[in-house]
Amino acid sequence: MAYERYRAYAPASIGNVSLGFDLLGAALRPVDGSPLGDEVEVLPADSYSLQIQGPFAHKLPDNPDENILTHCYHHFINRLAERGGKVAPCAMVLYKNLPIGSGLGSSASSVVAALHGLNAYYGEPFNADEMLLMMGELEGQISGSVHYDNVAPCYLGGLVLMAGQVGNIALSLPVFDDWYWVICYSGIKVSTAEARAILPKMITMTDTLTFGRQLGVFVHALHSGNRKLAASVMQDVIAEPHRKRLLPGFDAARDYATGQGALAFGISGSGPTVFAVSEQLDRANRIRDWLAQHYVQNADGFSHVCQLDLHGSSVKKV
Ligand SMILES: Nc1ncnc2c1ncn2[C@@H]1O[C@H](COP(=O)(O)OP(=O)(O)OP(=O)(O)O)[C@@H](O)[C@H]1O
Ligand SMILES: N[C@@H](CCO)C(=O)O
Repeated sequence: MAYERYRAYAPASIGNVSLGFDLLGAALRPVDGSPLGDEVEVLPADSYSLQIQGPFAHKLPDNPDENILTHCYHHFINRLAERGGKVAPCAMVLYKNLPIGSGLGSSASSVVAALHGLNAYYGEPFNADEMLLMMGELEGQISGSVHYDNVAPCYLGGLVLMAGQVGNIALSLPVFDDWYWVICYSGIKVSTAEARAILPKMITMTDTLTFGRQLGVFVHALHSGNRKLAASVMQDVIAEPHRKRLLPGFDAARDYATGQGALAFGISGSGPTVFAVSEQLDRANRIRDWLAQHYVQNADGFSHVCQLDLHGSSVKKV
């Protein structure tokens, strides 16, 4: 079989979306058309190698064996070999466009782009469900526990609820296509594993009931097209109260966004990125500009007005 070169793109994502800890995730697409996600090229080679380029390449470990892409490669090749036959090696190039430890699903984006690219390169041996299972497993190796709220929206696109059932891991939810999602990465690093370690092991009865009620009401509101009801339950009673102390300027940012009429405001994944939802583009732009000026801490930070990326990851022959 003659192998050809493929390039895959996997978008940034918001894990949790405030109200759905580990269960809800959304894929992002900046409205100005700029890409916001990692890219991976898979190409013919006599032996495996990994090259890393892009604005955040220097933030990754120098040793390719410590890069999640190398784990993706070996995992994929082993799974393929289990299906019989000899598997020819390939090389990969990672364009690391997303900051590490940002709350934008950076490792998930690398994992999804790598596995999507490998699957195309080897002739689509795995179906979408098998791919998603692999993506969750690989992402879990890095963040300390298997959670799909970044890999699933990144791969499938849109707003996704984790169903946790074999053959039905993730459910795509209806979305409001006139919502703008402002995101701002402050530029500091928050390790997902550490941000998970500070959470309490037990949740109170009151918070458990609030969590269940909010998630149920939110899904109902999406299906019935009730924007106001959906926005009214976008609050995080599980992680935000404990994590916000890791995020300098969080309360001021929330106050500003709320003052601008934001429908919701919260931490993207485990932070430090925050997000605000607005129905008006001019207000979304104002929130973006304010966050860029006041929430960003260093030269690595940025802010974008996004909509949901309904397509998810993609791959093409190059
Ligand atoms: N390709 C990769 N992309 C991102 N992180 C990687 C990659 N390969 C290895 N790593 C390592 O994995 C760890 C990722 O940590 P963490 O899960 O906190 O970040 P993240 O996935 O960027 O977080 P977030 O989901 O909040 O954006 C870091 O220690 C990083 O060096
Ligand atoms: N649900 C995960 C997302 C990490 O990006 C968490 O909040 O720990």
